[in-house]
Amino acid sequence: MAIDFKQVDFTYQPGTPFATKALTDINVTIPDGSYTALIGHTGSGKSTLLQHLDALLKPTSGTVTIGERVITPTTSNKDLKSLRQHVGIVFQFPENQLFEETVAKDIAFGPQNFGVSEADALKTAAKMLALVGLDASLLERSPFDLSGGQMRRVAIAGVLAMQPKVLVLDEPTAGLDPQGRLDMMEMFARLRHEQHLTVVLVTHQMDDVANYADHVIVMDQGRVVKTGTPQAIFKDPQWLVEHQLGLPKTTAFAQQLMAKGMQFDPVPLTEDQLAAALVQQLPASAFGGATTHDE
Ligand SMILES: Nc1ncnc2c1ncn2[C@@H]1O[C@H](COP(=O)(O)OP(=O)(O)OP(=O)(O)O)[C@@H](O)[C@H]1O
Repeated sequence: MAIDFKQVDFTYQPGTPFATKALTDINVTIPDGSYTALIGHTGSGKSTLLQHLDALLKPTSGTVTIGERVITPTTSNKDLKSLRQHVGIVFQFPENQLFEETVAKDIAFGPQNFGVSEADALKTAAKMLALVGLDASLLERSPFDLSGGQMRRVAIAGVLAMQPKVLVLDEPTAGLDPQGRLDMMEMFARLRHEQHLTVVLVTHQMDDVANYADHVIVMDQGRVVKTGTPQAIFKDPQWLVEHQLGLPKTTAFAQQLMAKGMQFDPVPLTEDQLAAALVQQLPASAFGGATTHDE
């Protein structure tokens, strides 16, 4: 499902002395089926834009079209329920929102709230638990007895139980160790394909942008300052510095090699791309394949 912003402005507490303009003239599309990364330094407007993706916030002016629904400043809050079913948002530290006495009930809560019978919702819960890679034996456990990583997966299963078309992830790996982060990112990549999701990832991790996204939106001071593929976004290190953004680790390393005379075109973004580019450039002797003088 595509989401389209047209001339969107957003001001917090408008008309008061505390008014803060957080979005200015946003014209951007999140393409259907894309894995879109939303990046920008702190305070650039990412969270504000994210809350427009399921009309938690409505534009102060302009329109947001979410699938078939057009959200304007005057859209009533009443009939937004079905829209919210289609756009699942995993907020930062989603495990903090768990509250039911069992894992099964927690995951089933959303569908039941939308009128699904308890029996059907519990069946869905079991399916969703498997989808996030957890064992069925956890269904009757208290979510509060689980590890932090397991709790986060249960919370994500609760979002997936609504069978959203768009999955929005706000810094989903914050607080996880490196292996936990990798496992979580791989899980989202798998879910995207299995569930045919459009994914929107808000992140400060440029490696995740390079490894997973196919479309990037860069924000600065409430405006979208660039959109494009990761390749296009990361090809200008100077521009990124000016917008207080970094490079993926692999790209930074490739830049160092380029400073010493190596050439890459395109500049690699991922370890796989760097390895492939190096294999092409290094002499065969570097791989132990050299013929020796004794032969
Ligand atoms: N509830 C609020 N009330 C008033 N101003 C707010 C509110 N939330 C955010 N802002 C302001 O809106 C602007 C954009 O903030 P936003 O949280 O959207 O940025 P962000 O890019 O998500 O930042 P971060 O990376 O730190 O999460 C900032 O100037 C911020 O201070």
